[in-house]
Amino acid sequence: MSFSVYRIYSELYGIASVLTLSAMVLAWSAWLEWRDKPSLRMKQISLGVASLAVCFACYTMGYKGMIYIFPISFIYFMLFPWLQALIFTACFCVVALYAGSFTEPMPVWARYSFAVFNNLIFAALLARVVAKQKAMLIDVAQTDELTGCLNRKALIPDLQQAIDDFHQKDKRSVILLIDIDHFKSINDTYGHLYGDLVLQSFAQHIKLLLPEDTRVYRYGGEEFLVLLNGYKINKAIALANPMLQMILPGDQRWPPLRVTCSIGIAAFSKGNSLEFWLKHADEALYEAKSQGRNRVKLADALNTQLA
Ligand SMILES: Nc1nc2c(ncn2[C@@H]2O[C@H](COP(=O)(O)OP(=O)(O)OP(=O)(O)O)[C@@H](O)[C@H]2O)c(=O)[nH]1
Repeated sequence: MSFSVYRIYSELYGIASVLTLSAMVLAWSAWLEWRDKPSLRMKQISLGVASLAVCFACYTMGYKGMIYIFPISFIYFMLFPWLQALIFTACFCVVALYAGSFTEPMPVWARYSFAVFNNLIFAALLARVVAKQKAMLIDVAQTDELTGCLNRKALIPDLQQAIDDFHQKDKRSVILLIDIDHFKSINDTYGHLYGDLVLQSFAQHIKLLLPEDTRVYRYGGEEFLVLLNGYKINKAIALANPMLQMILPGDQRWPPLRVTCSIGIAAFSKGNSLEFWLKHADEALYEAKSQGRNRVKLADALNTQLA
């Protein structure tokens, strides 16, 4: 905006209005990003307008226009994943520099081109490091330290995605809510450390029985949740049954132990909500516990019909 004001002051009204327009579109796009409502279309429009404005500025003002290539390049890296941003920015830089070549003498143009591509490499490297660190932070924030399963932070968006897939693509999903039986007495008898070992082994036991890409969450203390995307109830039951029992081999420190669990199963169905989906699975688990534990229970009559 400050450059637009400066151009108005310099009586370059054409450039000033193009810059003002692009600054406004960029500001709107940044606002959406800030509010966590990023819209791909909006990003494309805003950067498209801004890039065209800069190309026009390069064409009419030479190096004075080429200066704008730098901030726009950084905005590309802010708004898009680093590889996409690199491709977009490289294309944009080539066009803008080509536009500038009409106005600027060769030595000045070459110096600016060199600076622009240096800037591009630097921005790409920086964006890549940031993207890697962000992925690492997300991983740490969404993983349960003890069992290596995902935690609740990861669960809610995944369930929401499964619900969206149900509505948009008619893709059905099922959750298994799994609770280790009498875990308190394991803790009380053998100690907390052994309890931890049981939790770790049990998480491994579940994962080994599931297809590799299945997402397993630690839902609470000794409760686990499995999200089966694109599954029907009968297949979910077949996967759940072998989970009911695990034999933990002993070693010098601990005795061998038979660990059992109870499982509540609920499929997402029409008219349901995230809260009710979880509640249905919880009710089924409660029923499994109250009927004597070490069994699989379905959430309700509707789920049984779906089997
Ligand atoms: N070792 C260990 N224990 C935990 C952890 N988180 C929760 N717990 C324990 O898990 C136990 C859960 O006990 P309850 O909710 O009474 O359940 P339960 O004994 O398994 O009984 P049922 O579920 O009814 O079969 C409590 O004693 C908690 O202290 C943990 O991370 N490590």
